[in-house]
Amino acid sequence: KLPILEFPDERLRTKAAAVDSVDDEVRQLVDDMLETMYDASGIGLAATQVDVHRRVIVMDVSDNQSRPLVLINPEFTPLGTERDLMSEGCLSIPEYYAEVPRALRVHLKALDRDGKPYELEADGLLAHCIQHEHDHLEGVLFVDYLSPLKRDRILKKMQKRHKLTQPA
Ligand SMILES: O=C(O)C[C@@H](Cc1ccccc1)[C@H](O)SCc1ccccc1
Ligand SMILES: [Zn+2]
Repeated sequence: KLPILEFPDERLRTKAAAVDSVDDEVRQLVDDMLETMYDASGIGLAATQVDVHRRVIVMDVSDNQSRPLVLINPEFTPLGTERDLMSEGCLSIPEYYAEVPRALRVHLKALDRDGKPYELEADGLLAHCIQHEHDHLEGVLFVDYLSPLKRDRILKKMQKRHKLTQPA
């Protein structure tokens, strides 16, 4: 299992670099990320969140952790202009949820764990997850879409939380 960085850790703001070749080291990272995501009951995890700054995302939106998806060097384009509000959480910002507007449907292009290119069209939760995780690779967190007031409130609470977990 890999440790998950928590907001406001500055490393979460790092822009991830493209993967040159999908080799065994990348596949090991993917396996470690899937184990970490399932253990944290997440439905998505970006390499940025485990302090690895490469363009690797894993996700599984199935209801029984049976459909892992691997997105290496992902690119997506919104389909249509319809937006959809959804309450989002983040494994890097535990216990906070906020409504974030996202494109309703997206077209995704990525490489799979064997480095093979694939494409898919997604809507609903999968579309939200793709956009949420892609943001992580750009150093963007869902709190960035909130008003400064709301973001500050979360920041204050997270800083207090970290004080409790750090030695006095
Ligand atoms: O990237 C993460 O931190 C995991 C996110 C992924 C996600 C956020 C919002 C919308 C879709 C996916 C989640 O916190 S994983 C926890 C979770 C589980 C089910 C539904 C929403 C959030
Ligand atoms: Zn997240």
